[in-house]
Amino acid sequence: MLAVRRLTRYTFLKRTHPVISARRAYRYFPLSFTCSRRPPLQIQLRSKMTAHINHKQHNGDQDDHPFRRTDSAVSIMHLKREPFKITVIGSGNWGTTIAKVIAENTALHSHIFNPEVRMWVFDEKIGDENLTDIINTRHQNVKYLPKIDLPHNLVADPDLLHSIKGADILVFNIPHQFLPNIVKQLQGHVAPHVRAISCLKGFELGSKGVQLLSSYVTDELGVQCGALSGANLAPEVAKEHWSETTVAYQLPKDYQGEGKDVDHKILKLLFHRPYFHVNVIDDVAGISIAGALKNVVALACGFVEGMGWGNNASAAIQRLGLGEIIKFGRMFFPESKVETYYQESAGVADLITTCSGGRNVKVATYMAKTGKSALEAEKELLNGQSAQGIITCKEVHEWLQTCELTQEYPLFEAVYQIVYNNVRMEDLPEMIEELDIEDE
Ligand SMILES: NC(=O)C1=CN([C@@H]2O[C@H](COP(=O)(O)OP(=O)(O)OC[C@H]3O[C@@H](n4cnc5c(N)ncnc54)[C@H](O)[C@@H]3O)[C@@H](O)[C@H]2O)C=CC1
Ligand SMILES: O=C(CO)COP(=O)(O)O
Repeated sequence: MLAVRRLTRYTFLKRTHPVISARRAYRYFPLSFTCSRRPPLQIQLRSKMTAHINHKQHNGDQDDHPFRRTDSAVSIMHLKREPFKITVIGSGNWGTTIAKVIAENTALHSHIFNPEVRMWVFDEKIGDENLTDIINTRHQNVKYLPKIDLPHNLVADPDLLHSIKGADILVFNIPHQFLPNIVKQLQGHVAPHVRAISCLKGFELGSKGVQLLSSYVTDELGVQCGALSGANLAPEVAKEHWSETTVAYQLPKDYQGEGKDVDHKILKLLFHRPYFHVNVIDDVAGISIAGALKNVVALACGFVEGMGWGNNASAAIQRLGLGEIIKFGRMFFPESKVETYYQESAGVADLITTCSGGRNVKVATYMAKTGKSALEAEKELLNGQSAQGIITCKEVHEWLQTCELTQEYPLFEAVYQIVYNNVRMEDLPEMIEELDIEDE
């Protein structure tokens, strides 16, 4: 019976989306949408589309996506508590973009979320104005996300503790080197019922060894924390160019139940947009490892680009990099799933997009062309933004050195040696060569 329902859905979607796959068709609509007591699927879809077109004509809506996956989930969602209040901690390139995504959704689903979204800003002067004031009056983050209009229900707040007051969901989104200091300031101010999502890419290296940033947040603040990671160059998402992402979250032991607590449905409603398709899974470790380590691989691709070695060399680096990412996950985070790396946006798709056009690749290309250091290149190119691979390759090196395993990860190690020890980029192919000839 289930198979028949899926087939019907697929057949219908095939007419409107000629290139859709059966797997995609199934993912487009949750099963609850086709409950047998409801009218037949095609009638539901037609009336939904008519309602949508009427809504568009009435409201002059510019959005021309006929299918809103979230709408079907919203219609069956009854909250048994006050709407969730959201704070985004961070207002950089990705921080502001994700805050925009969230504020669009909280405005749309005001019976689930408090429409006002707070965004903590590490304040700074732009000319003689505070960035916070500019965001709140002109509704643009002129430094970190210029020329993008932000929703008016997104409120910038320079006071960290004030910004999280009353928040039920904290979305962390800052360069990961600043996380320990932020978490320290938050300690003692976050109630245990609060839930969190980390959009950061990197690791925390401390007394517990190499740690996921979500686990670090949980350990330091005592709140359940998931992650969001995907093939998501912020400027493209901010312009509402279609992309996908992965959210991973595990229900905590004190989960309060559906309609009362954060779960996969709530997270989908919070992050999913017609231009930003969300898949929610459990594998927090898998998506976090992939997100952190692809930045190291992207530096190597930048060296290749800067040296003018071409696409074949870049593909070789990405192949080797993916292998080391998976090996790192299996070795140090055995709870992560190998399929996450190739099935999810957070896996190989993020590797490809970052190695094509991310900030890490730009910084490394510039290093190769100018001979400047990574930090000089970051400063000159990024206007205050961060290329996280520079710090991550050091964290990875230090951890592997502690474990006496640097030789098992030749690409990660080569990147570290080039960035920190002035090893020549020309030596990269030799450093990563897989020798299978044994010396006599
Ligand atoms: N930008 C992108 O395309 C994407 C970024 N990410 C990840 O998201 C995280 C955040 O990245 P972005 O928002 O792009 O940041 P960013 O690279 O734009 O960094 C600038 C931000 O850092 C803040 N900052 C500077 N000094 C600070 C301090 N001492 N304490 C706290 N904040 C300080 C600035 O005020 C600004 O908000 C990173 O881990 C990144 O890897 C993930 C996906 C896409
Ligand atoms: O994580 C990213 C894309 O998903 C952004 O990568 P960069 O930081 O290299 O721009």
